[in-house]
Amino acid sequence: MTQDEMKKAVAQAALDRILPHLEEDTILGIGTGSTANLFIDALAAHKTRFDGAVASSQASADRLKAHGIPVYDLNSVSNLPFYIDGADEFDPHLNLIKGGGAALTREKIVAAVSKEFICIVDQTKQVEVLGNFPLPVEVIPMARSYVARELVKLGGDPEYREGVVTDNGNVILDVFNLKIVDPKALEQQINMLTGVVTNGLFAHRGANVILMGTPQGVQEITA
Ligand SMILES: O=C[C@H](O)[C@H](O)[C@H](O)COP(=O)(O)O
Repeated sequence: MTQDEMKKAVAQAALDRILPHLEEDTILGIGTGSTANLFIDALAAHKTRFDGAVASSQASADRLKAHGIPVYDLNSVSNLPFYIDGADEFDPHLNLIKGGGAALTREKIVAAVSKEFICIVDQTKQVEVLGNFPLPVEVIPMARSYVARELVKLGGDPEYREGVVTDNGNVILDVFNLKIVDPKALEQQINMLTGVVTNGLFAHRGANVILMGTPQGVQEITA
């Protein structure tokens, strides 16, 4: 089974999980990336069964709208029963690294508002300890060099993601070689650096459930 087939299977599993809970006024939180895209495509066939979505990126908003699914501003929505999104890595405690697609800040905001975060991944994202995937940090452009020096003091090797501007007009530093022994502590420590908007550790608000695609089928993982 290819990685793409595993992603399709978890997208379908997430859809099957939420379909019985959809009401005509339901608004869904929708993430960003190749797995979230497959979820959006599968969701489109059921667009008459719910109200619309809040998207964690312009790219996802565009894709939802192309399918005819109404997209709401988060400021006009107070109740999101589900947030469905992928991840770059997850550990056994359902802590995540996200932001490979530079959407981490909006993803963290939509996840914060949502009741249940259903994370959809293929088995290549599973690790014992987070940190093989470089940790994305969204930074206000003028603070880039300062924040990079501070990240070196924390033991990481930050690299500027050339040519990438986030939906919020900021830049991304990818931090290599971090030893993430305490994801919650590191998430907080990096977010304390002046000029950091947020970092891609989802530990204070991790996933509620992981649906992981494997060649043998979709596994459900809870903490
Ligand atoms: O910024 C991007 C997001 O955090 C994605 O959810 C993450 O990179 C996983 O993307 P994909 O499903 O393409 O592996």
